[in-house]
Amino acid sequence: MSRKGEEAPEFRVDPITLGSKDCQQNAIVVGDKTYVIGRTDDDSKSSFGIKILDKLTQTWIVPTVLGAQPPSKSHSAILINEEKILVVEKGVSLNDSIWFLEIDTPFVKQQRKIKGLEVVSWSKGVLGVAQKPVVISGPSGVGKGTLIAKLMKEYPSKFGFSVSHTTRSPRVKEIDGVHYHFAGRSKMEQDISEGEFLEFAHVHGNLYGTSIEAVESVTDEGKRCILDIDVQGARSVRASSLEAIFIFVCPPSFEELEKRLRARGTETEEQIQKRLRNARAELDQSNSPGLFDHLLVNDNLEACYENLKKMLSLDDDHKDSDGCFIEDGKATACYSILSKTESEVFLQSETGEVVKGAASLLAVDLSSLTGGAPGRTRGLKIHSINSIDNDLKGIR
Ligand SMILES: Nc1ncnc2c1ncn2[C@@H]1O[C@H](COP(=O)(O)OP(=O)(O)OP(=O)(O)O)[C@@H](O)[C@H]1O
Ligand SMILES: Nc1nc2c(ncn2[C@@H]2O[C@H](COP(=O)(O)O)[C@@H](O)[C@H]2O)c(=O)[nH]1
Repeated sequence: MSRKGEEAPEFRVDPITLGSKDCQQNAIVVGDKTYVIGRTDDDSKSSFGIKILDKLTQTWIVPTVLGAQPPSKSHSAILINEEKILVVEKGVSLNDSIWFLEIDTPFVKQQRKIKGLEVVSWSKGVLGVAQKPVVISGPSGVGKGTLIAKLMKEYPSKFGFSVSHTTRSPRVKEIDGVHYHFAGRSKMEQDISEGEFLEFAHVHGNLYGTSIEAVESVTDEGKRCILDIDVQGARSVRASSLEAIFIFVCPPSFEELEKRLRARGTETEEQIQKRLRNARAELDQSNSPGLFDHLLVNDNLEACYENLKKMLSLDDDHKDSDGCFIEDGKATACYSILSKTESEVFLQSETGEVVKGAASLLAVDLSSLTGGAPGRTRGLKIHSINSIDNDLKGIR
């Protein structure tokens, strides 16, 4: 491993220690702003305090902080890029030690716009690689639910369904928490405004949305997440940090779509008319540049299902060829940030606190990170580096 000749990255980290040693703060300079990240011990409750100094106006801003925060022990921090700051917690397991403070990711930009306030968001680094979620869209009645049900039946341990929230009334046989989370509009709107949703849309006169939890709970089970959402929702997910595969299901003809919708018998005539009107608009958008990766015609159900399976098995982006990374990070770790290159951040164990057998120097691979839903950064790979002297020579 040679890091000689790599350009020095452009960042500055000014660790400041204020007051007691329990009140450590890091100042990270990003353009005209300085982010001060630190533990505060207000009211005997320890938490992560974040303040932003706007150097142009010389004013302090206290941002709205979204997401579950790190355990608030001692930490070190470094700017990864203009979107994220890496924060490494000490004295917790490696699994719980890697965090990202999102300062200008698409999710943060979106939340800033919705709230009209300065926003930052915590995202936990998750070791290991998850397969990309699959977003399935298409007009009402085309057969999305039927195809997804077949997939879940054939591969119950491989796929998990993202259970959406909706304000529409349950149909006969629909179970709350299984088919949808049936929600009141005001509660759902409040949860959306608090940043709990990956996407939401007004569809056929009701509010529908995918909570971050709906996607992450499936991924946390080690399953590939399937989302059944409309085209507006697909567009929002495309713009989010979640990397997914996007499939649009088309009917063989408009007449056949109408026939299926009527035969299902779950909507009133007025609702059918509304869904058919919206179907035309959705079909028009199926060719939007860069939106869908695959178009799937659902004519014969069995043939369509076989094609869907082919599409999914083609995605082998996430097969790990490199087995040389730490997957099991349960032991207590005490690492601080040592240095950074374009593609890696180096962590050094703190003398005297390293657990027996643990590596003295670790490399966090920045190139393997994949966007999880907001709140998680997946694809974290951490290599241990045994030959400290040789490696330090290369990175200093
Ligand atoms: N290839 C097919 N040929 C004939 N009928 C089909 C086919 N695929 C699905 N159907 C039927 O069409 C109806 C609508 O299917 P489904 O409920 O899966 O649609 P959907 O796209 O999930 O609709 P929505 O978006 O409204 O939830 C169902 O009665 C289903 O059994
Ligand atoms: N944007 C979102 N669209 C969703 C979500 N869950 C479902 N849907 C879409 O709504 C229509 C109608 O569904 P129905 O169950 O009332 O027939 C359909 O196109 C779904 O794909 C969601 O979370 N977000």
